[in-house]
Amino acid sequence: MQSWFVKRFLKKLLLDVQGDFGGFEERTSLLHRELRQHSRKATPTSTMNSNAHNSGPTAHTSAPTPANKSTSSQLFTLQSIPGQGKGLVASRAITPGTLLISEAPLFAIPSAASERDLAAHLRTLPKESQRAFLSLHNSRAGAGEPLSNIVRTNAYPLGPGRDLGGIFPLIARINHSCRPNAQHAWNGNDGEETVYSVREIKEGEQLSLSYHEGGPSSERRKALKEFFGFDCTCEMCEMPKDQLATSDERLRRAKVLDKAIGEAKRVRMTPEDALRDCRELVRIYEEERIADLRVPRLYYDAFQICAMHSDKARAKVFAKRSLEARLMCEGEKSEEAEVMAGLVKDPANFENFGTTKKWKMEKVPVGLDEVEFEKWLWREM
Ligand SMILES: C[S@@+](CC[C@H](N)C(=O)[O-])C[C@H]1O[C@@H](n2cnc3c(N)ncnc32)[C@H](O)[C@@H]1O
Repeated sequence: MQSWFVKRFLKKLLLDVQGDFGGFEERTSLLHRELRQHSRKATPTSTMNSNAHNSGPTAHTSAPTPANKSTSSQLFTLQSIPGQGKGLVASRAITPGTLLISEAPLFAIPSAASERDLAAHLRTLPKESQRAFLSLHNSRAGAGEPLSNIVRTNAYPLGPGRDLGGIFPLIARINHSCRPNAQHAWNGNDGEETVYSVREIKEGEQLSLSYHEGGPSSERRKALKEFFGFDCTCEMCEMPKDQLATSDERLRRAKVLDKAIGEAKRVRMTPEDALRDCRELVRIYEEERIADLRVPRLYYDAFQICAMHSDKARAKVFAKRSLEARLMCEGEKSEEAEVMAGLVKDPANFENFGTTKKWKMEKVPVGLDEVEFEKWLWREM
């Protein structure tokens, strides 16, 4: 999203604390990087993607479709949202894991493209596409470089860590929430950006994505203002003071836990501490109703902790939970989900499986009720 340009900037600032592309796409955890090593590289499917790296903005070769054909248009409508410009609003109740939008980019563009590059490129597009682009919101209107600023306001990266952004006219209408009900992802196989619901969405509720991940409200609001140019008025930031204070406290703790879980040495030496932190973080996510990509990543961390110490039984359960959460966020075609499915099949496929034999266990115990099972799973009994 607009985060694309901003993320490049954030990357410089936050490399040491946020992983390799900054912000939402990447997780701090050393552990997470290991999954990324597992996943095969995204394969660009259009000449747009492969060309654009070398020769500036390049048009998508297929006809640009501002309102994409694979979009379930009955699910939402474009409406005015007080204080937020336009936004997409659910026209009926939507269940979690529903594909809301799958949209090809109007065009793709490397982040280094200049205002001149953009102008030249825009002239090559059909009038309809030019209009679609120029009608998008500019968060820095009047500050010069209008085309670049429209891109900055609306572009999404074409995959994590990629220095190439896409303009998706419909997805660009989705506003930010600090507690988003949808998740976007680049589907490199189809050359489309997808948006899936990650929670129950009520009729009349706005669809939302997160432009910036996590942290207590003061940090979130500061970053959104600084890098995205707006004062966040999402339902979370607008909560009554006492509720916001409780939420802030949890999210502060979540940051501490997330960092601790990512410490590889600790995972090797005292895995029981790392697993306990995962458990606490799962609870915080549940309390905070966080259901986006943070959830599959967290279960993947729990998977790795168990796999590293030869606990195939628990590793399998965590791999399954990670896979289910990933599928809800990104759908069946997710490359990360494909990798995860392989680990569900056999956790020993994980490259660090069996680093120690400390927790060696093959079989999930049978006959436990739900509470007992959770206790077993998190090694609380
Ligand atoms: C990509 S656009 C989203 C669609 C936009 N509202 C429109 O009218 O096209 C991003 C802009 O929407 C507005 N916006 C998005 N989320 C917001 C939020 N949580 N609070 C306030 N404004 C928001 C800001 O003006 C931001 O620069």
